[in-house]
Amino acid sequence: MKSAIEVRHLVKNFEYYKKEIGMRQSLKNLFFREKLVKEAVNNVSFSIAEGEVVGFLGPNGAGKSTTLKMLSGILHPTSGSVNVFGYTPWERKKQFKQIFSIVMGQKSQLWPDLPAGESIFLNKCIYQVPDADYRRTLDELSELLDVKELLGVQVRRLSFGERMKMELIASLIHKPKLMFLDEPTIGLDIISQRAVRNFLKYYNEQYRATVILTSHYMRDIEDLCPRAILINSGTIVYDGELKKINTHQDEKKLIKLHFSEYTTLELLKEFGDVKEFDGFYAEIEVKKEEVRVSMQHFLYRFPVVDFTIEELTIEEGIAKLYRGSA
Ligand SMILES: Nc1ncnc2c1ncn2[C@@H]1O[C@H](COP(=O)(O)OP(=O)(O)OP(=O)(O)O)[C@@H](O)[C@H]1O
Repeated sequence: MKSAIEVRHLVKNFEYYKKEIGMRQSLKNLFFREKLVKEAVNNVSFSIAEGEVVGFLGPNGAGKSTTLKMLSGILHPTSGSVNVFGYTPWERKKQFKQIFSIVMGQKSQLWPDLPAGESIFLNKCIYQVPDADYRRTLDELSELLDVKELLGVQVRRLSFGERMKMELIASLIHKPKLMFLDEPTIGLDIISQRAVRNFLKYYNEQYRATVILTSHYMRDIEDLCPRAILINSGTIVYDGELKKINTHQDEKKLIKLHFSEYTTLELLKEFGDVKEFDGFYAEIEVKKEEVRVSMQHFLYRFPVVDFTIEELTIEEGIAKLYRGSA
């Protein structure tokens, strides 16, 4: 498969000055300022093939935005190399800008006082999209997202979901082959979230677009991304199939128990890692090979009225990786 993105030993350090709070300290800062260095991205390497949809995940402050900013040429790295479809992003060549787009759920690129159609037309001009292509793409995308009738409405009058759909059209009017999506469904209701996800799936399949998606919504990731790259404290802690995230860790299962009488936590603790407990209900993580024996103990020693034994969720697997690498 043709490679779209090659990242090798990427490092980004931010230098900043420590600022003390208070009048005295502020005066002191005028004469002496302590320089600090934040290692936001630390020796990150990965490759992404053309047409792949990859979830780029990590807790707050992990280094996701900093990495995406280097991949899109907004930031210059401290060291390391990035190759995106043959370009070095921070050289900011005109042709490079034509091949990608960024969609940020938290930031709008549309003019609030103008109809969305005007901002989309502005992008057509910036990217020099030929008239016929522009009309075809605008028709296709606005019909798919069901917002054709709203192109003439002032952006500030649109609902959050409608605005997000317009953001997508504006970002895709030049048919980029690479998309950086940063929390594209944040704040949307479940119907709009689903519409955005279905649309992104369509765009990826129809145009073989390469997509890097960051989202704190697991549903986005599970629906769209066969592969996940997890970053924590600037370092990659997992790169592989999303579904296999749990098989790389301790093989564990989750036992859910309902009791007919109030039960104490202390008694349960000796059988495994108690994840949730309220006296009448408990969730306990148990090693796979110990599930049979543990279940026998639970049934024999506790007033169990119902139980289920489940695989750990992908979300739990991800949380474990974060905790393990913190
Ligand atoms: N300009 C800057 N100067 C100093 N530190 C910075 C700067 N930009 C980012 N950082 C720090 O680098 C680290 C990584 O930040 P980054 O924004 O990449 O995280 P993130 O994974 O995108 O987090 P979130 O999910 O909260 O958006 C953080 O600790 C952040 O405070």
